[in-house]
Amino acid sequence: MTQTIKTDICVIGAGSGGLSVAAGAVQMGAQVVLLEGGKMGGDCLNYGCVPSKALIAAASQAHAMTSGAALGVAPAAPDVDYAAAMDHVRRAIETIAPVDSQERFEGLGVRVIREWGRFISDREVQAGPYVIRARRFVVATGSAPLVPPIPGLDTVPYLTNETLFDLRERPDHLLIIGGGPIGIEMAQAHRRLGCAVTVIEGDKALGRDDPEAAALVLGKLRDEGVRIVEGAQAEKVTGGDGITVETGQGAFTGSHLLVAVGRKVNTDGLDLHKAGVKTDRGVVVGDDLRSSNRRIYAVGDAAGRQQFTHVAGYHAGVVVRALALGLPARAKDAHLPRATYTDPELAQVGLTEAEARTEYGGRLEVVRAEYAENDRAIATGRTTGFVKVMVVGGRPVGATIVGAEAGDLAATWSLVIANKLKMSAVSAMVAPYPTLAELNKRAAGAYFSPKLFDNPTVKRVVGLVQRLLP
Ligand SMILES: Cc1cc2nc3c(=O)[nH]c(=O)nc-3n(C[C@H](O)[C@H](O)[C@H](O)COP(=O)(O)OP(=O)(O)OC[C@H]3O[C@@H](n4cnc5c(N)ncnc54)[C@H](O)[C@@H]3O)c2cc1C
Ligand SMILES: NC(=O)c1ccc[n+]([C@@H]2O[C@H](COP(=O)([O-])OP(=O)(O)OC[C@H]3O[C@@H](n4cnc5c(N)ncnc54)[C@H](O)[C@@H]3O)[C@@H](O)[C@H]2O)c1
Repeated sequence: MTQTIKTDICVIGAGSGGLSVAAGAVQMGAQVVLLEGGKMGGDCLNYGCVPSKALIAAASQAHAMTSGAALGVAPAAPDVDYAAAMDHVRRAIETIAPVDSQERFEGLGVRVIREWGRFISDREVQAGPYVIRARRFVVATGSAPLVPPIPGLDTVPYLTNETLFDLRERPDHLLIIGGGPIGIEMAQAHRRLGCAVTVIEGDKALGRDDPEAAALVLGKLRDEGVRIVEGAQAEKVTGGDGITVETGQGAFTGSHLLVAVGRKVNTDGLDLHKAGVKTDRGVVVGDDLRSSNRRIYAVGDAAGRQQFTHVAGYHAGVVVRALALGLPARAKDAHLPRATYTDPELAQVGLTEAEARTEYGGRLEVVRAEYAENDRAIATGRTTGFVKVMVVGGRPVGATIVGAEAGDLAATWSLVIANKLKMSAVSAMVAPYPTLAELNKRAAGAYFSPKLFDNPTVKRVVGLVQRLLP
């Protein structure tokens, strides 16, 4: 029998975005119903960030054993137990899972319903035996791996990020279709765990990133033995003795195939049309994250913008402000970071150099700092990489960082851009010596050095002051 529940807010999807909305809104005093048809924690915890970073950690451990010669530590062939590495992945998920669990959210006062939801009117969602009538809805249904209609793909046992981490036996030769963040992170991890790896990329690998930074990452992968074939659109897949992917650049055969060609927003089955919600790549929303039905918001991957856990969390903050307090709130993009956790890491905040040049033309100034000149990088043998900052009128509009801990270094530039601070704020900071964080200060210094040291006026003033000083 159908049971009707009336509530202030109904959140559909308990991934990074939905959980943050539910936790924020309930703790501010709203009544919240949270629907989850699959696993609590969504993609990031179960099939995305957490398992991938855990596997990358196992892979770096293996790599460290082979790469210490320059530091005086003789290389030793790692004895990789792939199943044990996957056990580590599983434990990482299990350790974090209680934070995202039904019990924790019920403890906060959220009514959690483990059913798939779908709209039945502009104010009602059906979830199993329940009809939820809410004053506001938040679509936080995330995304799923896009499986392209490549002829023959459905005839072979291909993997996606939803099944890769269930493997127990190490693939002999992992073919990966797609050279985006998923493909490239998993390519390096699997190579380091002892697999042969071929990446088949239809266009340019890491094609959204700064080309100079991407080239450093791809060069390192190639040096480690990953085969990366660019301009090779997968056209046909055949099974038999292994799996073969045919492309315009030739055919590639491996033992396993990972499909990593992007994401498809989870809107099928939501019956959004019954609520008057428009969709394209995702739910169509404005900067206020409201859809064409003003009662319905979308956050995270479902909002069809950048697809990262921290973006989902950021969206949640914007929406909670609007839902709980009725205050106007807008999602901005300028300060959002992203990082790809390869070695070297590749991080971006705001605009790339090419994007900034298109937007600001001759007003753009680009400054850099090199890892090779940073004392901590030299001492630890991690000298590959650079920090590049795009500056307009004394304020950064973007930063590209490639090198060790690039993701962590990027956070400073997000802070600076979010608060519209000037380069002087970064040069005023004092980073502990010796840290990689000094690279950010060095880049800010590079902005001021020519203005200070190559400036005839400054030289004249200093000369005068020196004559006047007692
Ligand atoms: C391999 C991989 C690695 C990644 N690594 C990183 C990383 O290092 N850093 C980073 O920032 N991002 C990373 N991401 C991206 C990140 O996982 C996503 O951006 C993030 O999970 C999006 O959160 P979300 O809440 O929008 O959606 P999700 O986490 O996907 O959650 C959506 C939830 O909604 C549920 N749901 C869907 N439809 C319904 C329905 N009709 N009714 C009820 N429930 C429903 C789903 O079951 C799911 O649990 C990675 C992604 C992948 C695939
Ligand atoms: N570190 C992180 O934060 C992280 C890690 C992994 C994933 N993610 C998120 O997940 C999203 C999806 O990642 P992704 O790597 O699957 O997608 P992507 O869209 O970033 O990259 C997919 C790549 O596949 C290529 N491609 C598409 N069709 C092809 C074909 N038929 N043959 C050969 N190549 C083809 C595309 O040219 C593209 O380079 C990312 O954009 C990101 O938002 C984030």
